[in-house]
Amino acid sequence: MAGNWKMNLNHLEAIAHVQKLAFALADKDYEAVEVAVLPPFTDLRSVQTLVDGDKLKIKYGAQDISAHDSGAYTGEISGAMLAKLKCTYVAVGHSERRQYHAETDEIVNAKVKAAYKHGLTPILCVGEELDIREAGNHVAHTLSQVEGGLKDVPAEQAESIVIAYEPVWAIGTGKVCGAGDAQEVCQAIRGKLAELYSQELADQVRIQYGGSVKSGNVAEIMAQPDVDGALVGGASLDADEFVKIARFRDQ
Ligand SMILES: O=C[C@H](O)COP(=O)(O)O
Repeated sequence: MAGNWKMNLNHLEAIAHVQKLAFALADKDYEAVEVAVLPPFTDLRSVQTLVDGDKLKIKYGAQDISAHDSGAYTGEISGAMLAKLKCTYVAVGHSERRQYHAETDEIVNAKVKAAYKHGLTPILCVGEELDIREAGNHVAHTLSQVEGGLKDVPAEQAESIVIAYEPVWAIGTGKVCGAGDAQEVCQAIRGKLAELYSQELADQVRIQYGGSVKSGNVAEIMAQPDVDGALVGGASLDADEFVKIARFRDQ
């Protein structure tokens, strides 16, 4: 269960938030579900210090990565910098990056490779806009983003990727993709991984669903055979709610 905070919570709020999560999750059930947070870049050092100092099992990562290693790229953050902060994950190709920062599949692919180069696990975000779904092209569109993001990525790297299926029309809108609809696309993503690599690799890759996930709908989504986790936006900003989502099995 990963919480993408997007552009919310400063570094002080981040500390309080992660402390609350860690306290609420620190019991025997905690290890049953891997919990990760993706704070803004400016929070990462504070989160790292807290996680290291208190030996928390919460994982963390960034919301984006530069395709470049270093140099004159004002405002960018490199994979080496994220690795130095001991990030585990980095989201790549989130629809908000594709929409507001014109990230193409080529750029997303370069970022996936940059993540692997620096030992980070990419969470490759894919998913269709509303008009594409209404035209019935959601599966083909999403699979082409999977293929584009993984172009020339070898199996020994791709086996650790996390893929987040996030239909754009369900992000932050309260419109949840039906569990069956989410399953349809997640199953197709697994099929595409089997085609690109092998069934064995496809079976071990974690596929998340994202888009208005809340404590009230997570159990139904997680019951789908090809949904292995969730990438949670808005609801991850409320620590109590995010804990309920991570504890979906208790429902
Ligand atoms: O990365 C998370 C997704 O964009 C979902 O956001 P949301 O839970 O606010 O709809």
